[in-house]
Amino acid sequence: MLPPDYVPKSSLGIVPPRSRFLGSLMTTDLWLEERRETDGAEGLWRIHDGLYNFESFVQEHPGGSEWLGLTKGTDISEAFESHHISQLPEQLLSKYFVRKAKTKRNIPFTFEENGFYKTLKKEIRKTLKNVPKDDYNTSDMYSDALFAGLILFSILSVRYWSYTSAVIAGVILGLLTGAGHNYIHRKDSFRMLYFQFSMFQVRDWRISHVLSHHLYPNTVIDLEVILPEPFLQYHPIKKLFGGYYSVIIAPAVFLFSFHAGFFNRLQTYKTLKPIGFTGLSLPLLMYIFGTETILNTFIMWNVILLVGSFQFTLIGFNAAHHHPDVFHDGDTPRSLDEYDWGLNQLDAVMDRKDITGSDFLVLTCFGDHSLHHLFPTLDHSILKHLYPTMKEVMNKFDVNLRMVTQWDAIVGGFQQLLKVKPNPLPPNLKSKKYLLL
Ligand code: HEM
Repeated sequence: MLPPDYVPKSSLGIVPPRSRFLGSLMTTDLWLEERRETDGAEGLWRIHDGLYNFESFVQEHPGGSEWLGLTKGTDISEAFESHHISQLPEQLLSKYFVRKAKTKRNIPFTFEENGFYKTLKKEIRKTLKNVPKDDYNTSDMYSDALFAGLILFSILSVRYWSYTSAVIAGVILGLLTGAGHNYIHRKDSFRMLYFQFSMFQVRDWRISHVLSHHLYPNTVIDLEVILPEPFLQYHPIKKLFGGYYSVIIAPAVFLFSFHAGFFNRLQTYKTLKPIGFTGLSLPLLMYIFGTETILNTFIMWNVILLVGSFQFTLIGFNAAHHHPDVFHDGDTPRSLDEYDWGLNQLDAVMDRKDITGSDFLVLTCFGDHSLHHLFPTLDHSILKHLYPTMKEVMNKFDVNLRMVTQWDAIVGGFQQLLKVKPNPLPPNLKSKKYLLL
């Protein structure tokens, strides 16, 4: 929980959820509940300034029923725009239109027809027609291999009481969780369940990561910035002990984030479905095929979870978003009247040059992150084909993509934890300090 003086205010004019101060005690259910209060959707679904009733469409939605089921009563403009590349969803909208919204949107981002994002999307739509079909299988192949590796090394760890096997299984678990993230953004598939071996829940991540973080990165409503508070505070504001304690405890946060996710979930157990227990099949298999007692199996499973958590969270928190030159709410924004959503995404991200170029690292370590944010439903294995198109459109809009090394991203993440003064100037996407695309 954050004391009132330490709760960040939005330089974008976004009204935060009432319970923003709760930090790690905030839940995904509470976040959705409080979005319903700020979004002016009047119990329906809001897209820009229109209200729609998708009640009869929820079960037919080709991306699965969960997306519209979760978001009833909220503003889904950003989710709707970024989750569809074809024009079909837009053509369907008029069928469900009810009336105009009475209030202004709480979110300042725009999607003008000739703006950056819609122009880029039009071009990407054409580029996608030429993507080699075989590339679509690459992620599936890596993910399945990681899953097999996790099961194998987890069982070996209890069959031969081997910490080495447990550490290998843990590293694989961290990588598999990264790969599983590729699938939670898209329509339902069995591979999204790979994600649950971390004991995180797909449903929760679809809220905290897909519907919150991805659409509003680093703003006051980004749950991935809210949930680590007060342990890690990324906004540029007055911080408890100047933020120094965050730097010291960050490794512990990385180590325990899988466990923390599990305990946070216990607060909203009522929305937990049987599928939420997928992750428990790992200790069960370890017990059946191992030679250890229940207690020893439990201990070894926890070693695997801790290693996986450290690997996954260290990379996750230091992949792209936390660096003093990356936009965090509180910093001076590029614009308040006409802030294209796609440009906000570029302002709030940096990519890592040592990850880009490797299919495996891109899939498992949140690579090609800017493209992934802009088009989250595309498989990670095809993002590499989109760079030339993105570069062309970025040139037209006189912006670029900043690239750093993974090490610089980690150092930048720690510097951000100590940052108490907002940036007085908007992000410079063509800064010579960085390697540009
Ligand atoms: C919260 C809002 C929404 C989210 C997060 C969402 C998400 C998704 C996802 C993940 C897919 C599958 C994409 C893939 O894996 O290739 C999808 C497909 C689709 N969605 Fe949605 N959706 C939303 C709202 C809507 C609405 C309001 C409509 C129609 C009025 C709609 C119509 C479609 C259609 C037609 C497809 C099939 C693929 C296409 O033609 O683009 N969706 N959606």
